[in-house]
Amino acid sequence: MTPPVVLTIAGSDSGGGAGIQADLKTFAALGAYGTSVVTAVTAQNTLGVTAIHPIPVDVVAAQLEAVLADLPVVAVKVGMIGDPAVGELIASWADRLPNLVVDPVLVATSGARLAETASVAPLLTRPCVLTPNRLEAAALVSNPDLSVPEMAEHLAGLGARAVVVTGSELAVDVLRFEGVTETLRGEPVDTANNHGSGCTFSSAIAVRLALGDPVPVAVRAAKRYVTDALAGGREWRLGAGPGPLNHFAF
Ligand SMILES: Nc1ncnc2c1ncn2[C@@H]1O[C@H](COP(=O)(O)OP(=O)(O)OP(=O)(O)O)[C@@H](O)[C@H]1O
Ligand SMILES: Cc1ncc(COP(=O)(O)O)c(N)n1
Repeated sequence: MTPPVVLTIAGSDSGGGAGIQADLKTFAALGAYGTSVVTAVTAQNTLGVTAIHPIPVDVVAAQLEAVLADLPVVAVKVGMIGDPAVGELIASWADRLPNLVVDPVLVATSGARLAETASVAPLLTRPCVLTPNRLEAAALVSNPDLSVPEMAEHLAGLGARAVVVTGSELAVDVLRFEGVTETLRGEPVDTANNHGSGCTFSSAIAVRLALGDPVPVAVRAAKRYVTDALAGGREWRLGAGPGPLNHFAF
């Protein structure tokens, strides 16, 4: 059977743990055909990021046009956006990007700054599933004093289809959907190998939406998938820093 086509618009992680590489592995593991628009090339490994090269906005636009002109994309995940002009570009295409999931990547787990809030801002008012972690949510609402449920509610009020703030505590996320706030408690995995967990989570949501799940079902399925991938990579020794997940563990 022909698989559903899912698109990632994100940065490349040369170490293979996060970004485009994590997204494509997630798509493949969950049964989707992956396509990709590269927004930035990062020189990165498990220890950190040593260089970032944003792709010029016209080259990002050309990739997007090439994919959408030919392939029947049914869901789109957006990750690192290295340039505010690319954020504007994606926002201007948002009406043609079905089942849009936006992971507003700002800072890598290693601490490196990957993008500015200004790059993500144009997408916050679009009908997407927004998946910031707690720190990204605080940066986007510019009010660190709000509780996680308050941040989720605030962000949802800007126009998102749903908001999932991840990591309110270990393995605990907060979902805001159709005016209701829910706490999603996962199974905590004791692991140092968590590089790319956010990318994997948002990509898994996109695949599940592509397969026809309603948002809350897609989010729960993605959470289970990330838990399995974290658990499956617990014993891996890949790199001297926080290692990647095992996307094919289940
Ligand atoms: N050790 C863990 N055990 C179980 N679940 C986890 C663990 N760490 C993260 N998760 C889950 O993984 C998913 C991704 O969230 P996380 O907060 O790790 O993203 P992030 O990497 O900080 O996000 P981003 O890529 O946007 O920077 C969430 O569902 C979170 O609860
Ligand atoms: C290209 C790219 N995109 C996203 C992330 C975030 O992933 P993480 O928060 O796990 O470091 C990253 N490190 N690199």
